[in-house]
Amino acid sequence: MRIAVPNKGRLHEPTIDLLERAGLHLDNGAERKLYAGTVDPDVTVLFARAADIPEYVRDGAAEVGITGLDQVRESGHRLAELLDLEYGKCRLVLAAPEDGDIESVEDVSGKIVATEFPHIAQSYFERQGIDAEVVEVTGATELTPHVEMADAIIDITSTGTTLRVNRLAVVDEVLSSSVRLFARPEVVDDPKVAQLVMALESVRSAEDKRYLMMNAPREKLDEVKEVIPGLGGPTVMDVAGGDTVAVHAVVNERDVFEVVSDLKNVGASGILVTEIERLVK
Ligand SMILES: Nc1ncnc2c1ncn2[C@@H]1O[C@H](COP(=O)(O)OP(=O)(O)OP(=O)(O)O)[C@@H](O)[C@H]1O
Ligand SMILES: O=P(O)(O)OC[C@H]1O[C@H](OP(=O)(O)OP(=O)(O)O)[C@H](O)[C@@H]1O
Repeated sequence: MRIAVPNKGRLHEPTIDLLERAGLHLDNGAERKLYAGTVDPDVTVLFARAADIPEYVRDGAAEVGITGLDQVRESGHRLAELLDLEYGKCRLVLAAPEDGDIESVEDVSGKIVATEFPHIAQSYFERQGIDAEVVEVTGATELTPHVEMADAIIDITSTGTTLRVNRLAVVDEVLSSSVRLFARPEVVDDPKVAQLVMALESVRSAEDKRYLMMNAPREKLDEVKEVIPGLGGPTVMDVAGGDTVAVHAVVNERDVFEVVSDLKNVGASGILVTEIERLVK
């Protein structure tokens, strides 16, 4: 199986990191290469531009690809989405000068819209029944309304800083995007693809969880169990020859702060909190 991943840009590192955490260690790192082997002799990683990955997968150069939903939509290729990996989150928005007269999509009728995503823009305007002229640019889209190249833009926003410094306001959201695992429809039932989905999912599942270990007096066990909103209840083990038990549980990261002090209050001691690498449900 070949996995196409971004070769540079903001998606490169988090994607390599995710594969590594899933146990798919790359041979000799990911630096400056077109492809790399992994610990699994049947899995190769191909490095490609984020925008080219849908094409690689569609053409069969790779069975699966990891890239932004915006890129897949822009490619127009019908790929199967297997997992939302929930990073590279951004919105594709219609934006126009703050002090201009474009306040709704309807106001763009008969106007020029610059974008790096001409296919998405075109189908958005078709859906809305708006007759706008879409002009493709390859970067610095936010500049175009200021040099009278365009009246509005469709571009990526995340924190909103770029739009703000260019005095542009969001008129409408066109697409909400994040990084996803995509596959050619014909390979979705391939066991190797299923193995990859499970491995990546297990990393995602573990990210917001923590493993808790503690000792507790046996007579306090019910109170301890009440405090822990664990996944299917805690594991309880006898500590040799005493009235103490060892309790292990998986809890949501956001609950740890409160749970630890509640456990202490009901008599638990030696409480350890650790990260979990992978959680296969
Ligand atoms: N500001 C942002 N915040 C979050 N995600 C973003 C942001 N900008 C882009 N992305 C996501 O990252 C993807 C790749 O963008 P990035 O800017 O890293 O690559 P690129 O510059 O398009 O790559 P290349 O130079 O190869 O063309 C986008 O398609 C989008 O899904
Ligand atoms: O809302 P913000 O957090 O400001 O992010 C939005 C900006 O991020 C991306 O550009 P990037 O920084 O990747 O530059 P590039 O498109 O020139 O590569 C995108 O094209 C926007 O310009």
